[in-house]
Amino acid sequence: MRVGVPSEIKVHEYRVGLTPGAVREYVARGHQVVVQSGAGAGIMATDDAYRAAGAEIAATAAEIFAGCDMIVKVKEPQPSEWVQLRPDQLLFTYLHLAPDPEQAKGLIASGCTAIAYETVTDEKGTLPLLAPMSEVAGRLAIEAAGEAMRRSEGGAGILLGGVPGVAAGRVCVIGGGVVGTHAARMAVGLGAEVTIVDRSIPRLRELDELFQGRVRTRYSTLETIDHEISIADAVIGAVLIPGASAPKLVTRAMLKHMKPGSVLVDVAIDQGGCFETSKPTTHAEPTYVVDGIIHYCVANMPGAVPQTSAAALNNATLPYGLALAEKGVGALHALSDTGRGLLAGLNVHKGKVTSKAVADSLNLDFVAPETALAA
Ligand SMILES: NC(=O)C1=CN([C@@H]2O[C@H](COP(=O)(O)OP(=O)(O)OC[C@H]3O[C@@H](n4cnc5c(N)ncnc54)[C@H](O)[C@@H]3O)[C@@H](O)[C@H]2O)C=CC1
Ligand SMILES: CC(=O)C(=O)O
Ligand SMILES: [Mg+2]
Repeated sequence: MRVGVPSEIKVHEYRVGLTPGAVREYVARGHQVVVQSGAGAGIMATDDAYRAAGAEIAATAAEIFAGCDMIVKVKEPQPSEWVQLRPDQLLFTYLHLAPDPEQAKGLIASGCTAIAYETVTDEKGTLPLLAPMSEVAGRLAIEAAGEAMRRSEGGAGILLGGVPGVAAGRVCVIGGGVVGTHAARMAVGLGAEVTIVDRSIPRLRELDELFQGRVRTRYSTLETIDHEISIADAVIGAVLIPGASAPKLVTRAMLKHMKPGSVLVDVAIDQGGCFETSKPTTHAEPTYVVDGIIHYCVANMPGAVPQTSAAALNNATLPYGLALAEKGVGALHALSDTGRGLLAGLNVHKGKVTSKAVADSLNLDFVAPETALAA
């Protein structure tokens, strides 16, 4: 298969769909890989490094979209990209379609087969292609909170870890999955007081075991969230209902109960955000203030540390990408090693929405992936 890797064009997105190491694996299996000139600059990988791995270099994204059977990216296609997608072309990337009706329309109109990293599922039911970026974003969330809490940044001027004789900052993490766990680890490491709120009691039990008394755990109710955010200096939004729009767990009215200058970091913003007052921001201007509360809502947080993120992402995507390159849509066969997981990742195929959560969120017709593929 001819596999194309255009440069990422989202604001301050420095990751790349395939690292030179991943290209080498594709080429070793007989595939051709075409990389846009400069696509690796964000991870310090030169065109020559890609050539050494066996890639061809194309001057423009247009050549890649026109000439490749599969496009491998990181972020959801931007409008200038989705108009270049074609029927029978595979798109393998993050999509986050639930809060993005325009992109959904674009993908439906293109006729392409779009597989979303964030809904690919493994045999345990977890999300192997979201997890590595959730690990990164969870860890970054505490760095972002710490920075926004500085007085010079408009925050309340509290050091997360405190010092001997002075109370540490309080961090409330809503959603104790991958993002939440990694945020909690960082916050605990800095010496903050940490509470994790989740609606899964089994998950709260696991977190209690994992942190050995270093975090408080609370069951997620309106009352709990209202109380915990009122005593927190930083709140991390880290909930997920796979594929669907995030539930709004903190309303604007609830902000009045928070301490002035405290910080909300809405990591779930890529699924629409879990705070009513969240709107997507970029690394260029990551924060804004509503009712005295600082909001950080960057939708591509891992893009800020692309060497770490692109390596972690490629480790996870490689077996799935190789299966797609070898078998095309045939790789979505439920009985193959990667097939069932990829089937869960199929969001749009030949103009049909094949993810139930996406279809429900956007009020579009849902067609089961097996049915869409058989048509
Ligand atoms: N902004 C960014 O750059 C990035 C955003 N993300 C996003 O972060 C979010 C979280 O991802 P993961 O941690 O991987 O998901 P996950 O599935 O590992 O964890 C989600 C957790 O939320 C909990 N939850 C669901 N509804 C809840 C509720 N009402 N109250 C409390 N807890 C609730 C679940 O029980 C689960 O433990 C996703 O939207 C993901 O796309 C991930 C990576 C980067
Ligand atoms: C998961 C995601 O949205 C990101 O890594 O940017
Ligand atoms: Mg995102």
